Amino acid sequence: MGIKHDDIFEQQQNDNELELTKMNEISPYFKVVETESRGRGCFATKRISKDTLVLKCLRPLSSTVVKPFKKEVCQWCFHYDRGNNMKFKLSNSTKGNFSIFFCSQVCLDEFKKDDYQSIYLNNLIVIEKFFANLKQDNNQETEIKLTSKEDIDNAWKDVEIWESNLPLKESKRLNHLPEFDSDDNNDVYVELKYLSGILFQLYKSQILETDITFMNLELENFQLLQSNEYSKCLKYPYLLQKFIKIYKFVKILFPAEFQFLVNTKFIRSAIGKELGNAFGIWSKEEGSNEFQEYFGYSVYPSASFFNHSCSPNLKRERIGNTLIFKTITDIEKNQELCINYGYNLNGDLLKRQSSLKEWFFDCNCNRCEREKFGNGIIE
Ligand SMILES: C[S@@+](CC[C@H](N)C(=O)[O-])C[C@H]1O[C@@H](n2cnc3c(N)ncnc32)[C@H](O)[C@@H]1O
Repeated sequence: MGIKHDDIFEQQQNDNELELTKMNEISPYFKVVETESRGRGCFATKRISKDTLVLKCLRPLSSTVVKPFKKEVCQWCFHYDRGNNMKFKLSNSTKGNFSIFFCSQVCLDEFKKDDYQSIYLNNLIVIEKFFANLKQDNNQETEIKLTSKEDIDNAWKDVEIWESNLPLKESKRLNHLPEFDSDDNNDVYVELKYLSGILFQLYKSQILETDITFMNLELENFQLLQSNEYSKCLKYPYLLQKFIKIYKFVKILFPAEFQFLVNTKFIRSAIGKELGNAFGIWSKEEGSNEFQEYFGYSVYPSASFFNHSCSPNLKRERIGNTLIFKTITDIEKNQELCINYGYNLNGDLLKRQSSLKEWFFDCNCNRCEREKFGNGIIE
């Protein structure tokens, strides 16, 4: 006997309630609520005074450092020491002379404590080794045109066919890897390290009885994040080719332990979630006048329900690998808590809106709405 429509409806309602419960375990200061025009947002559950810490994310679910800084930025806490190489490292003797770098024994030990059976370290080293000597870009890649979501889905269907034809023998599977070149040292390399962290945490949560409640909550919130895969690929079609390469790499070279989690649906959504929700790791913090260098990005799902505002009432601060969010004004009950996604807020409406296009939305924060009406852009 099939499932009745009412049962499905009830199931959906239970799922929605569960989702809301999870999202509302994030902080006692706000609840996550669906808005009319900007998806979900965080709304104050009570009056909050200026300088209150409303959210502390102890550490990212996953993070990734760009290749040029792989020795100069601590893999655990993102410490940077004016371009000096980090002094502590972890290597894998069976995989040649490749290492992951840390600023201190404390950070190295924290990494090791988290790394069940060195699975994560070994996978990161596989990535390092693979990307150590890529040949020069031969610019042979054909430009693809994507006009609809269906084009993207069809490309992924081809990947599923590729996957179903993969030989079982490991050595033979290697022949099915796509070509990578030095151009992939940037986006493909960082994305693979990010995926490695996500898959590792998921794997660990499924095989170990873990008492790290905050990580489990982060994983549950990760499932609820919005994906920007379609909008990003439609704007930059070449990215789809990169994502497919990434998938094939994960399928063939990531450890056997992760493979029960690896399918096109999951990897597409993990990549898509990073595209709209990751926080950049910068050498200096927001608002600093010093030159900022970009080290990579990290994902803190519980901090991903804050919408952007061009007159934010929250400030984000990174302390090592911990992110904290503090109010910068007094906030009334039911007011939305918003951050600046990292743009210069001094520009006029059009300038601000065009820089926010990278995030694939037209900003409708209170300030923009006011200025749109004021400028007569909206009748
Ligand atoms: C990090 S998520 C924030 C949470 C998101 N609203 C959700 O439901 O998952 C970023 C996305 O939220 C939406 N968003 C955030 N700030 C916005 C704003 N000021 N105006 C319109 N949409 C906004 C955009 O879709 C953006 O890609």
